[in-house]
Amino acid sequence: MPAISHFQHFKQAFPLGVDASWQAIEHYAELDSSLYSWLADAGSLTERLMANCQHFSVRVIGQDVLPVSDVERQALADSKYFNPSADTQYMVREVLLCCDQQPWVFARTVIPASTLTGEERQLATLGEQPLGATLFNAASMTRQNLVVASFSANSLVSQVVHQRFDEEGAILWGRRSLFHLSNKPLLVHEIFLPAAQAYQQND
Ligand SMILES: C=C(O[C@@H]1C=C(C(=O)O)C=C[C@H]1O)C(=O)O
Repeated sequence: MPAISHFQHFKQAFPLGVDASWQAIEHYAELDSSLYSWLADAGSLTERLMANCQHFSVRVIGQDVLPVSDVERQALADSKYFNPSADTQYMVREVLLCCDQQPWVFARTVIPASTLTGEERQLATLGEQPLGATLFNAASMTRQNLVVASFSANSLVSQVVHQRFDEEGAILWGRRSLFHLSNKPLLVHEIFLPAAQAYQQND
C-alpha cells in the first residue's frame, strides 16, 4: 500500500470527475486477491465498509445538476431504458466514504433527471445518508456492467483529500457500475483511496 506522508484536510474540490480507461473486471484477474475481492464485490460497499471499521460516515464533497462526460453518457446509454438525446440533465453527487474518519472511497454518482422521479426522487436528498442503503434495500435494484480502472494516486487523491505519497507512481483502483431502480439508471463510480483496506494484501 502506498505510504502517505502528509494527511492534511479534506479539500472541497467539486466536481472532481472520473476520467479512466475502464476494463471488464476479468481483465484484472491477476490483481492481489484482497484488492480483487473489493473491486469485484457485488454486495453493498457501504455495508462492507461498515463491517470493517468502528465508525462509518459519508462526507458530501458536492452535489449539483451538471454536465457529464461523453464516457458517462455512453455508459448510461447502455441502459435499455435510457435515451441520452432525450435526457440532458444529470444530478452529480461526489462523496467520501470514511472509516474511523479516514477517507477510504471517493464515490461519484451520475443520475439522469428522468431517474429522479417517483420513489427515486429521494436520491436527490440523501445528504450524508449512504446511497447504498437506498439501492440495496430496493427490490427493483439491478446492477450490471461492472468495470475497473487504475488511477494515478497523486492526480486524484491530492485533489480530494489533500494527501501526498512517498512512493513515486503509486496507483489507486476503482470500479464503475450501472445500477437500475424501477428500471431507471444511475451510474456509480467508487475509487479506493490509500487508507482503504482493499490495499491490505492477504498474508
Ligand atoms: C452503491 C453503494 O453506495 C455507496 C455510497 C455512495 C454515496 O453515498 O454516494 C456512493 C457509492 C457507494 O460506494 C454501495 O453501498 O454499494
